[in-house]
Amino acid sequence: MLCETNKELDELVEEARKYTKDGQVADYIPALGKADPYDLSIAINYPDGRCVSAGDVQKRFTLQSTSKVISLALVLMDRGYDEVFEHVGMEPTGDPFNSIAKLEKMTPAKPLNPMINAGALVVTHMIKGNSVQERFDRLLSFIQQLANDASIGFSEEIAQSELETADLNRALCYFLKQHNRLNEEVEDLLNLYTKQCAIEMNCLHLARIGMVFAMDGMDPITSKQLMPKEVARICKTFMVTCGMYNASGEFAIKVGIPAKSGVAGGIMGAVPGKFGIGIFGPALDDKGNSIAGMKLLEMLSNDYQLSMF
Ligand SMILES: NC(=O)CC[C@H](N)C(=O)O
Repeated sequence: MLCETNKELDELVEEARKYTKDGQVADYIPALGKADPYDLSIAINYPDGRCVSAGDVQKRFTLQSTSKVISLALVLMDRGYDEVFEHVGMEPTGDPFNSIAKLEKMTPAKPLNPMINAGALVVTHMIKGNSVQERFDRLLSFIQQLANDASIGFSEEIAQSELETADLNRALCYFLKQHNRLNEEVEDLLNLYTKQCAIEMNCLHLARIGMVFAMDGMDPITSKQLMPKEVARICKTFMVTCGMYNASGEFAIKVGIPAKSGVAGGIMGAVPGKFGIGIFGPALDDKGNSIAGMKLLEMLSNDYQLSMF
């Protein structure tokens, strides 16, 4: 995809890049620890096909939790609203993304929302298909359509690195299985989930996907409705209430756009009716959000009045 550079955006990126020194790359998934903490890039994709970008936009990164919005969209299309929300709730937790604390207090056990790991694991469990491979292929193909690039794949190295160290997610799965939320082998689900999280792209792709959410599921460039408007609406609502983990409230006040982050440093933003944003900045703050990416969005939102509130 061709993308214009823009002096104002370049300046904002250089300003925000200063904050990278206050963050750290995630290394609880060992392979993510290799990222360069000073990286910062952004792309903005408009519905008329225009794109502006700044930073090293060709750098690839894995989706990690950013994938949770997309798996939710697929599962809502696969199974419908009632079935999905029978198994996962709609409320923010105020806890870290991998916390088990509130899950234990719910009777019956039901993850509070699809953006925390417990909820995302239940959502990934619901992806339809006859095998892990078929379910993964369906998700990947959906992501390729959203990003309009059939060459998107996943990082075997990062998927494997997470699979080997995912004992907290393993614990969440066993807890959920004990409470009849999962009825497949935990290792199969983790295999699928870690591949999902390891789907790899650059911020141009992420901006394009954000644009589809911003345009209510329609890709105006290809004129394809890639998901029903209602599905896009639900996903954007979760992005506002739970998309930035336990910093979602502060983010809503300071930035005010639907967004979803991942621990590899990606942030996908969807400015309703206007454009999609893709950011990559692997140095994270203590809640697991891209520290410079958050700052960059805050500056953009202030300068261009992007808040929807
Ligand atoms: N917050 C994240 O991006 C977490 C995703 C990561 N794969 C995990 O489950 O730990």
